Amino acid sequence: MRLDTPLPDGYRFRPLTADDHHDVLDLDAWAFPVPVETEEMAKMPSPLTWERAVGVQVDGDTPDGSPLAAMHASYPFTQFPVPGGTLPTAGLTWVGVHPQHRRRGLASAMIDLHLARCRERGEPLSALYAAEYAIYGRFGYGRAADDVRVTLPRGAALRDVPGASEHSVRIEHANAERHRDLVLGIHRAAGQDVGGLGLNRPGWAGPETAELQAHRWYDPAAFRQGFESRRLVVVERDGEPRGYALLRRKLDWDVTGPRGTVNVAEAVALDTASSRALWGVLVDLDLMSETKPFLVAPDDPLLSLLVDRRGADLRVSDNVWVRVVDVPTALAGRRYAADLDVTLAVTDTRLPDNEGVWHLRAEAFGPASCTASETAAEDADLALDIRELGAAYLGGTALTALAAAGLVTERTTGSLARASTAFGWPVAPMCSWVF
Ligand SMILES: CC(=O)SCCNC(=O)CCNC(=O)[C@H](O)C(C)(C)COP(=O)(O)OP(=O)(O)OC[C@H]1O[C@@H](n2cnc3c(N)ncnc32)[C@H](O)[C@@H]1OP(=O)(O)O
Repeated sequence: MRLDTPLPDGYRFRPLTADDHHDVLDLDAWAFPVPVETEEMAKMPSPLTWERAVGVQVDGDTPDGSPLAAMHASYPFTQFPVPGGTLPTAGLTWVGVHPQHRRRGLASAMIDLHLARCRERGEPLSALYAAEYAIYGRFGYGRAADDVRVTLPRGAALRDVPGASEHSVRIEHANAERHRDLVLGIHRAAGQDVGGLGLNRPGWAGPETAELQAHRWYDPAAFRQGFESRRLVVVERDGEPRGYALLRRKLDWDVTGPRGTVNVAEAVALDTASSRALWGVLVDLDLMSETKPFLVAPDDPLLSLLVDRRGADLRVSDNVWVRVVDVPTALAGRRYAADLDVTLAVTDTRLPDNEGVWHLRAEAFGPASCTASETAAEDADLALDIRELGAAYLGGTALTALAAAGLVTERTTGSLARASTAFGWPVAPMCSWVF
């Protein structure tokens, strides 16, 4: 493992292993305060892929004996969905710096190491969820997807959909042995062929590793914040599961009666009828007054099924961020929504191999190629930084919108509109779970 990226004096990188579990949790709790003791946290199976976890060790003694100043890790998404395909992608995660050691450049050094290791491993992309919006742009990550957060009142009216009433419903305790394959199967199928269009949903990563799976199904009371254990709703048609939701309820009593809340961690359905059947159950659970799905795709059928969308208190939030680590491999590795022949002048202060002019050619929904171009940077059709390339990469952020904000420059008239159309994708990108 290469650990040769420079760090400020007094710190050094070191590999982390499962033996560091306790120290890692202690550091993580410094970075992300939680009301749960480390001993309790340690019972939870770690989601980390240890050979991709790196610590920053403090030289010498530390006041409370905590040896780690910082850490980061990544998940190996071997099949991260990009428009029209998949690419190996490093899901950057668990980036944390002890408050005692913050703002000394430790995170910057960790990200430089992470990007160098992505290139070494042949991962042309890195993706992440940002804890705070302002952190990752400087490292070349762009906001590549949005999701919406809604609060659905009890009994929210939903438009009728033919076939919805032909579904039967199962409501059960969520159980890894019984339900893991069902959940994985529907999740995968829903991302690969969205609404029968024959197109995938970019960003729709699956929990690919055994560690992520084990972590996902662990459900200790200490982490439930007063909610019940995890439950599963399955809608079936002709005996076949067509959608599921993972949820928890919490019952509070007001002077005027029950005021329960349903938190839906994930709701996935294979078509509009099964989606209607599923949401019909989720908005009408007894004693509950509101239903809160966590992450909803901006084009999820739910938003068009709602008769009164304003009543759902809709908010937009950033979902996954993408960092293009290897420009030619990443650009040739996705499909485009229109024919394209364009030169892009790309700047990248952290990964100089990405800098230069790239010639991108693609057939609509067909193969693409990307090669280094002899064109001078000032003569390229479009100029943009690697951060904007990451923002546009999954098809969820229009190049025209970035140009309107002064972040993309058009040098050849018409190239912006053409490239913006081609970089778009008919299905909104989104990831359904936070990694
Ligand atoms: C993918 C994920 O894992 S997301 C999780 C990120 N982690 C957290 O939010 C946990 C709490 N926060 C932390 O652990 C740390 O403050 C971190 C990781 C966000 C930053 O670590 P640091 O070592 O302090 O960052 P570092 O010193 O390298 O700062 C680099 C630059 O980013 C800026 N920066 C760092 N954190 C933030 C922030 N939260 N908001 C805005 N700017 C920030 C710094 O000001 C600095 O700017 P400069 O280059 O203009 O001087």
